[in-house]
Amino acid sequence: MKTIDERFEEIRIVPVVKLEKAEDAKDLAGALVRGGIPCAEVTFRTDAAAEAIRRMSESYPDMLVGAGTVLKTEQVDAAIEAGAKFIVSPGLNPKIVRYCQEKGIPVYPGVATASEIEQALELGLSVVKFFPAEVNGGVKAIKALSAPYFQLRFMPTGGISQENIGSYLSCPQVIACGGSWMVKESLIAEKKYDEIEALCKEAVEQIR
Ligand SMILES: O=C(O)C(=O)C[C@H](O)[C@H](O)COP(=O)(O)O
Repeated sequence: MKTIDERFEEIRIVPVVKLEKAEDAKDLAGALVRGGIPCAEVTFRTDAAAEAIRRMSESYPDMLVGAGTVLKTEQVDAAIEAGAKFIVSPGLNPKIVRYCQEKGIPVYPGVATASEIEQALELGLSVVKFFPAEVNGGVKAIKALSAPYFQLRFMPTGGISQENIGSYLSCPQVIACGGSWMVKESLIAEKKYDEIEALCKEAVEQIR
């Protein structure tokens, strides 16, 4: 079986989703799958997150569904219970990282500095999120940080778009990019699933 890292390397784009209503989860997952991006990071920024993870995973068992904006251990528990396959957080909280490691679920905490990277290495991580990517120097920063920390790989997120994703993915240190441009809240609220599917297809075409 493939590891979660290997699945990210294959899919290369991680839609970062904020869902107000768990009822929208199945249709959204369908649009992502049809659009060629069978993956979602469902953020714990709404109360619907765990139920949305459950519905996506049940409707599309082959989809790679995980939890984002995970700030508390209770959210790790809720995410695992709902079927999440990975955990993402905006920053590096050693307590959350260790808890995920104990539970055996892959975790991708956000880092933006050399010191945070050293903490991540200390915790035994080999892939981290780089967040917020664009305002922290984007591709240039990843290249600079990769010089001393050549063993580490990144999942940049924050400010990534159809326009700049190509340059991020051309870095050998980048396994996948996270982004919300194809799953904007307004598109979900207006149930524009065809448009979401089309945006996914455009993104897939762009990185091919
Ligand atoms: O809080 C987290 O765990 C996150 O995952 C934050 C998100 O990655 C970004 O908010 C997405 O950034 P945009 O693509 O620029 O909208």
